[in-house]
Amino acid sequence: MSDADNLDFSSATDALPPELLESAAVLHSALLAHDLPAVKAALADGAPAWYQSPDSGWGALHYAAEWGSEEAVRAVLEGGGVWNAVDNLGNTAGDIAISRNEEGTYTLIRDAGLRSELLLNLLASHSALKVLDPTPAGDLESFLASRLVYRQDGAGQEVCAVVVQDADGRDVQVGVMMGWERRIMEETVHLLSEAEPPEGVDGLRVLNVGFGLGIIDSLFQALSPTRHTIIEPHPDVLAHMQATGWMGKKGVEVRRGKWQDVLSAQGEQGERWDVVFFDTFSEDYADLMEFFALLPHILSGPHARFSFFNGLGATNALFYDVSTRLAELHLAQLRIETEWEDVWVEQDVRDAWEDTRSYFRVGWYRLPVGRLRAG
Ligand SMILES: C[S@@+](CC[C@H](N)C(=O)[O-])C[C@H]1O[C@@H](n2cnc3c(N)ncnc32)[C@H](O)[C@@H]1O
Repeated sequence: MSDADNLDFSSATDALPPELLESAAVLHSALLAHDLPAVKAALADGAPAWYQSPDSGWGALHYAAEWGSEEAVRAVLEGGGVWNAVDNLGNTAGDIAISRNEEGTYTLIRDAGLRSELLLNLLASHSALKVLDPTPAGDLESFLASRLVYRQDGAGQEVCAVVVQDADGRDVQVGVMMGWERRIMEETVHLLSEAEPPEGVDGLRVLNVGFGLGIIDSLFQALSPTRHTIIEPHPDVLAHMQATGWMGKKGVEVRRGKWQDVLSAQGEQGERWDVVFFDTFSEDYADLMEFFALLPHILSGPHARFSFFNGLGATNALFYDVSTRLAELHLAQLRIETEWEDVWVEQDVRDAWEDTRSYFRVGWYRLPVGRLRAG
């Protein structure tokens, strides 16, 4: 038995201000009485959703799970309920939901856990989704200051690459964009092409963030958009766009700069697009989340469609799963529903790398298509 096993928290509980204990009791009673308005009122009054009764160890989330009300569980979680608090018998609110066979309340609690765990990981920089890489492959400023190479590899694959140093100090090329992704881009455009502008607006308005090889932009052009905006900051990519005729293309508007700068310059009543695609380089999950937060302000409405290159964590099936699920949860918080389509890329990635570092090692690509929930 460790010292921690001998700790007695009752004195600490006794030391809590009596008003706090009283409001916790009001909250617990409202949950026991299955009185949702009273639960919400207690939480709004500042009742401590985290508080656990010393005799049972039950907190508000245990009571909400025992009740089996999804609304109550949601309210308690939003009010600060602790998803992983254990009672005096070692049970969490999630265990209670499972024992009652309540999938809805269980999922709410599990998802709160997933969000909080992964956020903690991100903040603590221990996450598999956090890029801790000071080279141009993991640091935007260093990427923007690096020279890029446009070339064809031995198998005739188009490559746009940046040179980075590996752990042994040797130069290695990392693909910024590679031809093997063409099938993914084709399927993405196919699914995004179901987007429609709002009533009264003629023609499709497309926003693509990150030009790379211009594969997706060429495919977007085939949809004959009335406005086709491309955001791109890298001088070598911009020079390549100039050389390949993109700067003067009718209806195409190239915004030079990082999306962080270009899009933050537009105010509340800013521009909207019917199709938005996001595929940058050297950015991590925190950047992606920051971009997600802009979506409600730049998508034109429920008939607009959004996708992003879903490649974070794709060197490992578990990380890829977690990253995909996490993105879905974060988008749902922004009232964006995501549908996923699997694109099999095993064959495409097997022979793709030659002398470049591989960045996609799972055999399937989970293609997201997001839409704003109506209302
Ligand atoms: C993977 S490539 C895009 C490939 C493109 N989807 C295609 O079909 O060819 C990534 C591009 O994003 C650009 N990029 C990187 N960081 C960016 C940022 N913060 N804002 C806008 N573009 C960025 C890079 O310079 C690069 O051109």
